[in-house]
Amino acid sequence: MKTLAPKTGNSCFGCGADNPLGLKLTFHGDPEKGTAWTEFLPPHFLAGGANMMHGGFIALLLDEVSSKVLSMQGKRGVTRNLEISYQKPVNLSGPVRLEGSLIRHEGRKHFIKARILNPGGDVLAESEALFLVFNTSS
Ligand SMILES: CCCCCCCCCCCCCCCC(=O)SCCNC(=O)CCNC(=O)[C@H](O)C(C)(C)COP(=O)(O)OP(=O)(O)OC[C@H]1O[C@@H](n2cnc3c(N)ncnc32)[C@H](O)[C@@H]1OP(=O)(O)O
Repeated sequence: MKTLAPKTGNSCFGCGADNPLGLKLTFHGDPEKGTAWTEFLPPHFLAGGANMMHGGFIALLLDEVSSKVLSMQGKRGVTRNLEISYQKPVNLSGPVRLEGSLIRHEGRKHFIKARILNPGGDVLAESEALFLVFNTSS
């Protein structure tokens, strides 16, 4: 098990320590299994309407936890493709859990699935992403 905490000098909106507007998320995961996860209480500025999270921020969170699957393994890459299924509203009055896992990789192409769950375990949104990794030789 590995933990990635926000670092000084990183201004990433999701996980950096140096973005004043950022979420400063800490992630946990298993590099050997290719997994990453975190839990947090979404701030209300992620709202779209009513008490629901904006769909663009849902995409951001799925992208973020997907990228952390790679970070856990010491890999650096960027999102080439992100396909999202919005299944239920992400309510802003309670905590959410983000989970990501590696499906497979073919050289630099890494296919990663991710999801957002509520405390009851309901899947609120799911994604499948293609990341292109820059520092892998396999
Ligand atoms: C040098 C150091 C750099 C370090 C860098 C680190 C930066 C660490 C930032 C981290 C940040 C993290 C935060 C969260 C993750 C973001 O949010 S990253 C930000 C959002 N993403 C971006 O801005 C990426 C923008 N896109 C690009 O720069 C370029 O498209 C890429 C990703 C570098 C790829 O360009 P390319 O090398 O020309 O590759 P391309 O031909 O487009 O496609 C690659 C392959 O995918 C395949 N493909 C495309 N779509 C699909 C699909 N839907 N299904 C299957 N295959 C597909 C293609 O067929 C192709 O296959 P091959 O021909 O290689 O076999």
